[in-house]
Amino acid sequence: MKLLVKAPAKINLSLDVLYKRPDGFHEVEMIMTTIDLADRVELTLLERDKIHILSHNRYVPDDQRNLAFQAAQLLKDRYQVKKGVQITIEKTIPVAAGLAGGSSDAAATLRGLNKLWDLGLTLDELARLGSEIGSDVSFCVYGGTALAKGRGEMITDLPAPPTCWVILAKPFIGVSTAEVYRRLDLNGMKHPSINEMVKAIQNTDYQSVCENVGNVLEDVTLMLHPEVAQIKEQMKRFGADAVLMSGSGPTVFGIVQHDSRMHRIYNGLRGFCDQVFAVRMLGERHTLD
Ligand SMILES: C[C@@](CO)(OP(=O)(O)O)[C@H](O)COP(=O)(O)OP(=O)(O)OC[C@H]1O[C@@H](n2ccc(N)nc2=O)[C@H](O)[C@@H]1O
Ligand SMILES: Nc1ncnc2c1ncn2[C@@H]1O[C@H](COP(=O)(O)OP(=O)(O)O)[C@@H](O)[C@H]1O
Repeated sequence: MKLLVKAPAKINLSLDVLYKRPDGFHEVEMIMTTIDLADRVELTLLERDKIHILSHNRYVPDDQRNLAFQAAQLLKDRYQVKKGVQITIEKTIPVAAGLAGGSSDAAATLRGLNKLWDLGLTLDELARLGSEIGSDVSFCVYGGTALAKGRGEMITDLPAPPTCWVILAKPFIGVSTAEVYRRLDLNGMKHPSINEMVKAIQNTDYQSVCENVGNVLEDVTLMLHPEVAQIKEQMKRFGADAVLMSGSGPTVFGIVQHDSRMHRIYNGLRGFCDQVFAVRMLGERHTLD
């Protein structure tokens, strides 16, 4: 038996850090949305009690370091599953890019194995399990658009943002999320207004969404990798209505509504950047069908 599960990337339309917690993690408030740029996760039932990872991307680990492996292991341990699975990951989402590719592969594995191993868990139960794997996995279990609090695992659903194009540009560098949080200076940072972004989305107010994008991690990554600032400049110059780095970076995204402007930015950035994509935001949450 085989199952194909789509694992979409996320972007952070807004990312604020409130304080560092005693457990070492940072208390965050983020507006996240899934986009139509996805890995394909194929799950094949094995009668042998074994988890096997297959990926042709050299940056993706094929052992217990893979977040999809960890998702399968967690379900096996928690629900005493004696069957196994082969997990084949066809990567499209750039790795270590601030787009939660690994987290989304783990979330897709949770959703898929719930079905393949006939576990009967709800999305809420899968999201709770996901938080044990990584801070972004809970959001990726649900997908859609959400406000995320805590260390990222406390999720409140939001409506879909106004229809627009998202152009993504990923320079040829990888960023360590842990390092970016470690270097963050909590004093004197400019906080984006999460409430204004929530209102903008609820009112389907495109202009206000563009005015309220913000990410407190941006300054850290821009300091480590000045080329990210250059990409931001290019995107603005080619006419994006809003430009922001996603998560801990280094991927930069620009937002536009008109097709012609999307083509201008996409073509303009292609000569300049390692990987460029133009995609839509995905309005809908995942369902357990
Ligand atoms: C920055 C964000 C924004 O969505 O995404 P990415 O850029 O990684 O995609 C997330 O907060 C990343 O989430 P995720 O990548 O799942 O992080 P985890 O694996 O849980 O943690 C990696 C490391 O980041 C730091 N960390 C993460 C989350 C958080 N709220 N506070 C932290 O300080 C910790 O040092 C932790 O050891
Ligand atoms: N399924 C996976 N896909 C990609 N990377 C993975 C996966 N599982 C584990 N990793 C590891 O997680 C790290 C961060 O990957 P990723 O989720 O793509 O980035 P980000 O946290 O920036 O969104 C990678 O460097 C990689 O070693």
